[in-house]
Amino acid sequence: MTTKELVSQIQKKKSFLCIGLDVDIHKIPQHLLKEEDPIFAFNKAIIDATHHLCVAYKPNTAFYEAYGLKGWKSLEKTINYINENHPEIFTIADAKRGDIGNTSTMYAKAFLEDLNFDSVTVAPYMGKDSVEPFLAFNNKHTILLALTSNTGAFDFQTKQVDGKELYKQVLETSKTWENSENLMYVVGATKAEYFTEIRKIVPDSFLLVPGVGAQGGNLQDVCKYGMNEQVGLLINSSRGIIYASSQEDFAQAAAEKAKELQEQMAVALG
Ligand SMILES: O=c1ccn([C@@H]2O[C@H](COP(=O)(O)O)[C@@H](O)[C@H]2O)c(=O)[nH]1
Repeated sequence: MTTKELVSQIQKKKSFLCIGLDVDIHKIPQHLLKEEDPIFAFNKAIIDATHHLCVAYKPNTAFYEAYGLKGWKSLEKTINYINENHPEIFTIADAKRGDIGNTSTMYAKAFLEDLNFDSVTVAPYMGKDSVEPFLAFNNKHTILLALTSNTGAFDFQTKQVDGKELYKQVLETSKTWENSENLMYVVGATKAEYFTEIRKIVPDSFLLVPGVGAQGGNLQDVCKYGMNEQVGLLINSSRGIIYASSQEDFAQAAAEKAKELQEQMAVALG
């Protein structure tokens, strides 16, 4: 998907909501456990109830890999269901990959070609040759971890390297890589006070912003300091939406939570 198509979907739906499909079998409603594929059944119900309120879905692959082959099949069914029924929706494989070049090429093929996600999250730590294989895919996006939402972000990401915080080095250096127009960045909603500085370095890039909801990030602050002319934000909430109810009404309850966020986004869009 092109950035232009993503922006047009945001304007049409008055939403820049990304729903995280982080499915824990112990948290889904009991009645789904009798289904042949409970994880896919859960996702399908959530997608059917929320697709008009969000512009992106982000399965975190850990929640599928944890169940082995069965989990990978649930992930494949989920991405195929979205691509077949809602091709306008931006899809993110939150896999946080990155390795030496030839291995990164294989990761990129797995998520961007075989599973056909629009984007994949990548760790910047191994540098240029570990990220460029992902960037080589046309109309696909590499979402680089810049400043993450967890407290451990302060262990390295905000430390000074050559007189500048490491996350700033990541943003600046990555802009020099081949096909850097295919980059987006992860910035945690819990770090709203950093958005002004981040926008000075990457004024036009899309930022994937996890941490609203269960992690306590503030949507209004992120919009105030992080929004650019093209909106430039995809705000993710996973547990706060998909586990709104553990009863038979779970999909309806998820839609209500998603609607609350979408309505706040519509106000921010003006
Ligand atoms: O900095 C980061 C990067 C990724 N995540 C992921 O986003 C979701 C957040 O889930 P919630 O339930 O809304 O807290 C999850 O998949 C994380 O692994 C992040 O939180 N922070």
